Amino acid sequence: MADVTPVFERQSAPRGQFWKMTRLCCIWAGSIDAAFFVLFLLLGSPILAWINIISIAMYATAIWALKARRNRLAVALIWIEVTVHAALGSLLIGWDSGFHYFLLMFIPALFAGMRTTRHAWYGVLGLWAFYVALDLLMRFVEPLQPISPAALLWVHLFNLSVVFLMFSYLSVFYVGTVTRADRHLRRMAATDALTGLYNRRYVINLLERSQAEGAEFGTTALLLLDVDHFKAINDQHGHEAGDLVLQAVSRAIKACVREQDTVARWGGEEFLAVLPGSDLESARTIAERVRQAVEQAGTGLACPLSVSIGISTHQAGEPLNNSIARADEALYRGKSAGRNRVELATN
Ligand SMILES: Nc1nc2c(ncn2[C@@H]2O[C@H](COP(=O)(O)OP(=O)(O)OP(=O)(O)O)[C@@H](O)[C@H]2O)c(=O)[nH]1
Repeated sequence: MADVTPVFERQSAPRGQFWKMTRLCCIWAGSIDAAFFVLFLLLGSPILAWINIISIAMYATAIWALKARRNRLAVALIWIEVTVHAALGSLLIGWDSGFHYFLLMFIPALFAGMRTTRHAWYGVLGLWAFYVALDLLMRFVEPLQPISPAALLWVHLFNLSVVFLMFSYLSVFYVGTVTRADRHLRRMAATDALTGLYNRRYVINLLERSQAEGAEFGTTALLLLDVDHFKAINDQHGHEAGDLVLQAVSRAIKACVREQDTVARWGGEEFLAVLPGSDLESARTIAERVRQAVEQAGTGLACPLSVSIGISTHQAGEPLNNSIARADEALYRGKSAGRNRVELATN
């Protein structure tokens, strides 16, 4: 049966970031292994030194696999490298080498990379079993190629520090990814995709919130704008041309209002401008400016463009629907009187 999951749920945006971060971790880990190669040669542990060369080759292959979008291969290589390296490092120079700390890096990676949380839990369980088994084993066997206690301490501190650094990097990365995704979602939830203006839900929330917090600016004027004969524009020039007209109108409105004003697409070919601190008369001046700007807006279409505008003021404590309804009533008075007009609410 076809997968009917919505596309946006199937393709989680942070997943691309996850692979980017995995690639960076491979570069880091490969570089650390190169440092270890030199270190273990100097410490007289050639087996461990050459293990690090194999590790570098595995990370290089994983980086190539990630670039070639062979993510499964990359993940398999990383898992094999880290688990085998942790086991061999512990067996050869002892548990105190701290190579096992690197296994812990898989815990966040499993939850971020697995398809489901259940799979991630299985992975964590397997990882825990491996970690505990290695820990128990190392209590009974002596290191096969011990190094001096001082060198062991340095290897331990080095591994511990690298794991601290990598966890910090991962945390910064995840917090950054979540913050960016959250900001993006908030923006999408508040804006209209076609015009880039705020949407109806946002402006209602804004008005209700400012009402609840107490009117900071005294009266607030509401301008309800409707593009005249928009259906005819769509019918004569096509829906895409209609969309361009809506964008041109939204630009014209934005250009005429102040920074503290909010402009939203109210729906279809209707817009709402919220002008805090404006009374009916000053709102009329701004509306008149908007009306003229729309008339002069270059749409490239051989047809006149105009808007009708109804204005009301929103009084503190008044239900929002009432002030919108009064602006709507004024707007339709303007439509009936011939369009391309600014009308004030009468009550
Ligand atoms: N291109 C485009 N058209 C839209 C969009 N949203 C609504 N419309 C169209 O806007 C038109 C609105 O038409 P009407 O409500 O009849 O209003 P009008 O033709 O502007 O007439 P008056 O308001 O009386 O001047 C409809 O044809 C809708 O299909 C949109 O996002 N893009």
